[in-house]
Amino acid sequence: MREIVVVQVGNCGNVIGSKFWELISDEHGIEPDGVWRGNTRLQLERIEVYYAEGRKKRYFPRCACLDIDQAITSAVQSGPYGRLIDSNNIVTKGDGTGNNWARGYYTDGLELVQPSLDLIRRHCESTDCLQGFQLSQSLGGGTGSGFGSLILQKLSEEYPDRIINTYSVIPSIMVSTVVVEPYNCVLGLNVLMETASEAICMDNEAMNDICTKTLKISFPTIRDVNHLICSVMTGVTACFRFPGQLNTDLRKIMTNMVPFPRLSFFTPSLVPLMSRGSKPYYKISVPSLVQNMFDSSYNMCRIDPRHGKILTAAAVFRGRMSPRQVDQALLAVQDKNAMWFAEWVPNNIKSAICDIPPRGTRMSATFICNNTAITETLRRQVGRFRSLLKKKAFIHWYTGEGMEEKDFIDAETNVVELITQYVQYQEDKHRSTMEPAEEGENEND
Ligand SMILES: Nc1nc2c(ncn2[C@@H]2O[C@H](COP(=O)(O)OP(=O)(O)OP(=O)(O)O)[C@@H](O)[C@H]2O)c(=O)[nH]1
Ligand SMILES: CCOc1ccc(-c2cn(C)nc2-c2cc(OC)c(OC)c(OC)c2)cc1
Repeated sequence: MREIVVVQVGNCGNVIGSKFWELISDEHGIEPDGVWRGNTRLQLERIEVYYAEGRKKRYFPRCACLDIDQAITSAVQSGPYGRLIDSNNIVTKGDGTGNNWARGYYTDGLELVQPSLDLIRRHCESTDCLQGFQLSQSLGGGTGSGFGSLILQKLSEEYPDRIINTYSVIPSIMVSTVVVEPYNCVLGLNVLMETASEAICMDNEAMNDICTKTLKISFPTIRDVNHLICSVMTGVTACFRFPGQLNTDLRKIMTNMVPFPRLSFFTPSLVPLMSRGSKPYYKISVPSLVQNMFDSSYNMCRIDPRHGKILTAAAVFRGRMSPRQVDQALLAVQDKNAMWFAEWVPNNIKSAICDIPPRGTRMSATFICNNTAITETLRRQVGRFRSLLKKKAFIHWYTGEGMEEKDFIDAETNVVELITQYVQYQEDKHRSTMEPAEEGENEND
């Protein structure tokens, strides 16, 4: 069995985590009492990936709900599937970090880290063959980013050979009024690049735009945005939640999607886009799914994919469709738009089909891309970070909790280095000087 331990950190991490459990429980026929009352045994074939089986054939989420705010307990347990989240799976204390990464990583976080790791270890010890961890967090929050960074570091130290997959929400000045979030985000990115096997990044700015411009929601709420996030999470995980053509797991996606260390930041796209409870608003077909997968208006990060190059990508198609038609449509996009793809990575798109569609549509596609255009998102956060740092604005809240100004400068340097690495591979300048010049290429170039 290839179990995953889900770790939800902070308010956002737990809210989207709870919604994730709602959606996959519905897909797997697990009722709020933990009993399977589904309609096909396919729903149970890989149920152990996310659920631990209890007495009387009941299934419980294998999750650790962590927050430096005790309010999370009622938030997690008051949801439709809240009864399935045992209080022993919740570690919380205090009333939040006040948007302060340093309190999440140092002072308040240090009080919670050991009970959190003890809970996670209890889950790991009850697995048969642990494949790794799925962590959800906001990079703008003091807990999600600060305590999330501490947990990520501890997991990478204590389980060095396990995969760590994150769903990381990028803060937006359109969605949040908290001024210090660029600090929390860059400090969090600095740890993420060293600890996560793959980080699926979703930008509140992009998702808010999708809600208003594409879904025509006049005043989108955070629940509308979370619906998009959790639809991505259920789409990406479909390959290993249901049996299919790929006997797959998190390691397989990392091995094939991360060409170089640290270049592990993926941007997800989701087709069709549906608001909560709505039906897709256009005729669905494989060609339309593939065409829209590459359209920036379906991307959960505010980037223009055409400004970068796709290093690697994975597309999960759900529903009954012709594999041949999927392959043909993907090949057609690659043939027509070769400039969108890094030519030095052959076969850099992998697709898989999961027969079971998500609720509300007969077919869908979830597309995760390792696109160098992620630098647009990274640069935006670094720019906001620098604006604050050059004035040393609000730094005292962080230095008062044990940080030094050097920590900020180091984090910025590392994220800028990551941006530089992505740009090198985008511009194909990474070739070592030792590589032989191409035939006819001037050796003095
Ligand atoms: N998409 C989404 N973003 C959220 C949600 N809740 C908060 N955010 C965003 O996440 C950032 C704040 O993170 P939170 O998770 O609320 O805070 P926290 O991590 O619990 O940290 P503290 O409250 O500072 O201790 C802001 O950018 C919010 O806009 C949510 O449910 N969904
Ligand atoms: C350029 C990317 O190439 C890939 C990516 C993934 C895989 C792969 C191999 N196995 C056995 N499983 C996967 C795989 C593929 C997925 O989507 C197409 C996944 O969903 C996101 C996945 O999740 C774990 C694994 C091969 C080549």
